[in-house]
Amino acid sequence: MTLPATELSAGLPPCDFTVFGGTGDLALRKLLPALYQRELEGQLPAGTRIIGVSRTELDDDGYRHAVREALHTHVTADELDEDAVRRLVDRVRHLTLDSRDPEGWHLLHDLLKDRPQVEGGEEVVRVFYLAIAPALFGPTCERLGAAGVVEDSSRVVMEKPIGTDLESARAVNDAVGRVFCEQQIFRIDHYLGKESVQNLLVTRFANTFLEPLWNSRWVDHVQITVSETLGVGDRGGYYDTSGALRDMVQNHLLQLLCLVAMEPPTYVGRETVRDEKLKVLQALKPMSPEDVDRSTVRGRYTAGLVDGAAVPSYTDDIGHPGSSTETFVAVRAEVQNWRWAGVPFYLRTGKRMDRRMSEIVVVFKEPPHAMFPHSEGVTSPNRLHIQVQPDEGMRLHMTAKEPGPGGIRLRPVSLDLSYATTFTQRSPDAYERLLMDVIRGNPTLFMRRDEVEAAWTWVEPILRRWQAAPDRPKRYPAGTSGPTAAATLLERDGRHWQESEA
Ligand SMILES: NC(=O)C1=CN([C@@H]2O[C@H](COP(=O)(O)OP(=O)(O)OC[C@H]3O[C@@H](n4cnc5c(N)ncnc54)[C@H](OP(=O)(O)O)[C@@H]3O)[C@@H](O)[C@H]2O)C=CC1
Ligand SMILES: O=C1O[C@H](COP(=O)(O)O)[C@@H](O)[C@H](O)[C@H]1O
Repeated sequence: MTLPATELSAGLPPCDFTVFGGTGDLALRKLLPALYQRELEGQLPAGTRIIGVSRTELDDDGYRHAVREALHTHVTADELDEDAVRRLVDRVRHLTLDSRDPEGWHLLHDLLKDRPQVEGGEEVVRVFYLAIAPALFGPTCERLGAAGVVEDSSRVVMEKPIGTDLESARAVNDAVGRVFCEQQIFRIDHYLGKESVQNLLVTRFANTFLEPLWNSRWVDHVQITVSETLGVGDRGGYYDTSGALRDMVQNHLLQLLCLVAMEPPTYVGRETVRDEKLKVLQALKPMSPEDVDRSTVRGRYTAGLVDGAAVPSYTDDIGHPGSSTETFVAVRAEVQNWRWAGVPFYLRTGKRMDRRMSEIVVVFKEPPHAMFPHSEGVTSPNRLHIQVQPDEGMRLHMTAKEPGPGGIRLRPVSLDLSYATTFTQRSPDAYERLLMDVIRGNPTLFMRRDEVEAAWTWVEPILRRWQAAPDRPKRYPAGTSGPTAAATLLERDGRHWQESEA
């Protein structure tokens, strides 16, 4: 059977997309809906197949049924097109296989080998997506290698967490690296796939007005907040061994920090951006135990009200009263280089907070000279708010004169860019962009091994100190902006968190 190529997917190779953990939450809630959206827009290359792998005894029809259900649950009604659902479901297969079991891999070998020919006889790229527990990454890759299914053009995609500290991250990277070379490995940080995060690079480097100001001469400090209203959901088992530092700071928040702080690469290419991000991670000031005590806050939510609904405490949520895991972190970081010397980067993230909001705020210095000493009204330093989610956009806060015939009355005003009102296109989910990049073979928005390990190198002294220090996480009621100690962290420096209007 020969399959026709569609116009939008022209130039892209057909893929065999094997999803280990194909019946799991990530696959059914995120990956398949993302592939569906690309199907809807005709971007999935002709001949592409999606092979879900799990231990569950399921035939192709059973899995197709599960995928169809997942699409009806996770795709909004106005984006659900039954024709596109059918086209995607037709691509789907299921294979019952245990990653730990050396038996049965010939079934995957045969499935990948015996496939319909694609028009033009193009090579089919094999993508192996590891949507399974990290402990299975190494064994799965080993079995893939032994089964002889890894070709030079094959790719492997790994989800975070990659390790729980530097040593275990190295072990995972070594195990995967024994079968795939670094160019074949795509480590997902889904924050890098968010539209607003990619736009950060464009804002900084496709405009000229910011760059002269983007340094310690004009920037007072930077704040990066990722606050969630959600708790740990069904992932309590994983989360309780992880905590907010490993779950969010080691990856998403440090990646955001890198994009704010990095130098302009010569061009945006597969290694150039990652080279610059690595330099930022390597320039992060290492923390001594005293620095950890002074510059970090860890918190944990107690029972409270989120979006008007009563929610239990973290320990009740996970049913583990003795837990010492943190659900909130605030950190004062410093980037020790020419551009950022002396500029604090304050990071905070937490679960069950007062609102869902991810934002970067660049706070500029006060004007060097007060020109309007007798003016009335309020002034505040210029600030650039980059709203990552929800309501993606940017807001530049400045000071203006309020119209009037009298004296000069100053007032804070803002220049606003809202994605929703400026662009007609929908913002794709991060996974849509990242999965297409895997198919295109473009690793720019994926984490390289050295980045992951440099991030762990910076995080590890914090983990070690927290493990050694006797004090438990500070309490904060669910539905608030975190423990008061997080506010104190900035107040000590004469600053405060910039809370955007909800
Ligand atoms: N869910 C999310 O939003 C996110 C998840 N992640 C990461 O993605 C990975 C998967 O998470 P999630 O989908 O939530 O987990 P789930 O527990 O929902 O799913 C796990 C999947 O792996 C399969 N599986 C388990 N053991 C084996 C095995 N030995 N051999 C083959 N398949 C196996 C399960 O099927 P079966 O039991 O039938 O074998 C199931 O399909 C984890 O590493 C997680 O940390 C990362 C970011 C977000
Ligand atoms: O990686 C993770 O991210 C989510 C938050 O992602 P977002 O895109 O909804 O902001 C977080 O809930 C989860 O704990 C973490 O593992």
